[in-house]
Amino acid sequence: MSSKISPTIVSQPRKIRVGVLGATGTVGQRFITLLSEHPWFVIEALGASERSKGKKYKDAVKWKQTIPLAGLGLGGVGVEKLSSSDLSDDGRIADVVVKGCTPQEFRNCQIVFSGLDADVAGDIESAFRSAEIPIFSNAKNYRRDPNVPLIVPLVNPSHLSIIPQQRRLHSPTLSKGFIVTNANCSTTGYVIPLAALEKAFGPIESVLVTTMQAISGAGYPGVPSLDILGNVVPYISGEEEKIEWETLKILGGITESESEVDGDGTPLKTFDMHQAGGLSPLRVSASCNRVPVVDGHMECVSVRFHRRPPPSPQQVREALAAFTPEIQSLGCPSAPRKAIEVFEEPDRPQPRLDVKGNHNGAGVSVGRVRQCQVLDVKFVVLSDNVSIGAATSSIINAEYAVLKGVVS
Ligand SMILES: NC(=O)C1=CN([C@@H]2O[C@H](COP(=O)(O)OP(=O)(O)OC[C@H]3O[C@@H](n4cnc5c(N)ncnc54)[C@H](OP(=O)(O)O)[C@@H]3O)[C@@H](O)[C@H]2O)C=CC1
Ligand SMILES: N[C@@H](CC(=O)OP(=O)(O)O)C(=O)O
Repeated sequence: MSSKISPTIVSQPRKIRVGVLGATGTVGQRFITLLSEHPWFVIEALGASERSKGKKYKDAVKWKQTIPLAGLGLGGVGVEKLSSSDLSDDGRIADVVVKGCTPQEFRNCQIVFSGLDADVAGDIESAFRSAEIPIFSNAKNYRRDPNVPLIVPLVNPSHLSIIPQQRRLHSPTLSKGFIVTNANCSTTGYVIPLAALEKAFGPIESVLVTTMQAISGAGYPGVPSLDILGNVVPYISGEEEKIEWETLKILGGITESESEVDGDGTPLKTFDMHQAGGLSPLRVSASCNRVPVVDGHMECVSVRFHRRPPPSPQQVREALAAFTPEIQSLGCPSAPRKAIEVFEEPDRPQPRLDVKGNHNGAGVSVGRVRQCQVLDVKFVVLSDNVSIGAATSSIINAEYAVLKGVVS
């Protein structure tokens, strides 16, 4: 049986206090720009390393966003203040004093987003979960944990249903804390059209993907200019392996059973994540390259379907353009208006022209859909690695969790 999470829909979300860990980094800065105009979420606390702790945000950060930092507020622009003493939402992010990354310093947050370096994310995020603070993380540390959902919001938000089991296994007394992760940025970009194709045409048998990844994917200051200017680096450590296994978890499902009982003998629902493809698993081969582009991961994708005969390129184009994920119908405020923008021009999408085109990087762009002489069809997909590939995904995941009553 495939599982669904609680049918609870919160119709009128109130102001929700949020924090950002790793707020000074590449992903952290994108969180700040998105949250500063968020209708429900209000920034309550920012955290980073000892280097930044105690400084005003404007003094700790090397601001690299195109929007000036000075004008950014704390968010919560769509709901009324709860009371006059509520949250300093007339404040400016620039003046917020950066904290250390301890649960104590974020105790007033109902949700915490993490853009932490993976070297430190593991212990910090676990401590927040134990302290009953829900974490929506970009780091890779917990993606493989079978009880931690790995969510691309346009594809598998229903995997949130594993959260009660995650809490139970982490600590029998845990009632609010949990960890949700998003995927690697390259996985995120190409798994969205794959999900659209599976929805329209059934299971995919095999995929070849070759990435051209932007420098911003490596954080700040990232790849040395002498390595990347006028060059292509045909290796990104760990990236190909991540794309190959993350795809299977994201496109896989969750099986629900009642095989255990609690102390009172009441049956407990248990969940088991299974990989895409079941007995004949989806086969994925990835080749990853770093290219001299600032923002936007481009990926060339070839697909073979189980279904014979396979769909035509025109049917594929139509299915991609028609793809409507649940986050859109549910009304997540940061959901893109169009999940997949399909280009007809033979030379689009391009990172410089199109990376922000689809709803400020919240959706992806696909072009060059055509027949593949080896597999069935091939196309190119462009995604904003720092938006839908990172911060935007976390924020939509949190919006979905709020609307489903998973976060209160
Ligand atoms: N960039 C991208 O496109 C994507 C990144 N990710 C993942 O998101 C995470 C953040 O990436 P990115 O923003 O690029 O990285 P950056 O290197 O740009 O930023 C890292 C952040 O972590 C903080 N930090 C470092 N060490 C510590 C510490 N000991 N304690 C507390 N905070 C610390 C830094 O604070 P300070 O400034 O004080 O040093 C900074 O805020 C990583 O796990 C990355 O793998 C995921 C998908 C895409
Ligand atoms: N490795 C990706 C970004 C990243 O940080 O990925 P992950 O979160 O899977 O470690 C890139 O360089 O473009």
